[in-house]
Amino acid sequence: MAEPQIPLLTPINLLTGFLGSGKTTLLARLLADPALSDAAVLINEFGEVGLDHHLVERIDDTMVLLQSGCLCCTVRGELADAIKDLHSKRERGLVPLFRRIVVESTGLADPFPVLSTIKSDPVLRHHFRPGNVITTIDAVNGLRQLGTYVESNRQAAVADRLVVTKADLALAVDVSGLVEKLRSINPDAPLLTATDPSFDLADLVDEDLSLRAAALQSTSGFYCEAPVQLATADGGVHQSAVTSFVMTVEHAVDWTAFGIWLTMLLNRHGDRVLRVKGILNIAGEERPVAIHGVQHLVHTPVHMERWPDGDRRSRIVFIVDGLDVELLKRSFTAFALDRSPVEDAAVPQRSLQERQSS
Ligand SMILES: Nc1nc2c(ncn2[C@@H]2O[C@H](COP(=O)(O)OP(=O)(O)OP(=O)(O)O)[C@@H](O)[C@H]2O)c(=O)[nH]1
Repeated sequence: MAEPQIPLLTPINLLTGFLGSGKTTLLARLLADPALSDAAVLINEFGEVGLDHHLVERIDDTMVLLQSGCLCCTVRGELADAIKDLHSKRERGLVPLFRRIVVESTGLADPFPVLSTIKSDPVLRHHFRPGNVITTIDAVNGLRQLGTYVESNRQAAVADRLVVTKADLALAVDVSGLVEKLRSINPDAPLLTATDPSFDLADLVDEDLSLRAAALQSTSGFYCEAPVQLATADGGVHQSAVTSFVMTVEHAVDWTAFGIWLTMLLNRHGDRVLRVKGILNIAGEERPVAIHGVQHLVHTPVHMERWPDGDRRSRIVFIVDGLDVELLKRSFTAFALDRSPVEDAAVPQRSLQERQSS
């Protein structure tokens, strides 16, 4: 069999989309596809503690977590350095051979500066080329996010592939409304539905955009070769009231109490809780449980295969818009979510599934 070749110019695909819209889920699907798994992945998260690289559950040297901060503002240099480092390691055979790169941006990233970083660095230009910008849009929350957050609009506008997620959780009429809005922002990018049985992952990545860019420029004039005009200021400021924090719990968490607390929080303040996600050490459970909430929507918790490392503490990341963080922390403590010590994990209890269904 022929030796796998390194492409002359390795495509860098950007996976973007608003908070909780399904980027990591799509990335995990991509990496599970044997035809696409030869990708190096760079993940950037908005928050003090990165969890996505754990949630993808792949660990090797081609999975790079970029420092906390946002790709479009504070860690652009780090992105370029990380890609160069991967390139150099690939040349020396120090990492598995990868034939494409996928960069997962934070849900608040403005994609223009990221694209500009890739295009303007002379070393990167020599070995890499832009692949696709893939933008996920959540069918439950997307329409409202497009109406409220400029980042969400830019992510949709610059997409080469628009991927509507969570159509399975939304009413058909809401999906149609979202599609109509997306078409008004970005009329010609192929629009795919993640839950559609005919959804073809191979169609998402690697297209040579020089062809597409030329076509777009001549037709719509929108494709932005001077993204700096639209860039967010380097200070890393997005919406002024959007803030992120992490709560770490030293002891095993009582699932029922946590569930009640989270449901009440999102019922009451879902408009302002843009994202909550975490890895929980649940009393009575061996394996960690990943939880996800996006505004008023709580997703089904998922048992992870194993703890990603020796750290067994629960870590919950919140991204909120205009919510009193101290109040939120106090209410968390008031629910006494961290009272049962880790040793309780050995005490037989009803399984999480049993507790969820009761
Ligand atoms: N039912 C359903 N759930 C989905 C779909 N796509 C994603 N989810 C769920 O949505 C939640 C958030 O998904 P993620 O993939 O973590 O979203 P993300 O965009 O990576 O989130 P951030 O990186 O925090 O912005 C998880 O619970 C996923 O399982 C979908 O098409 N259908």
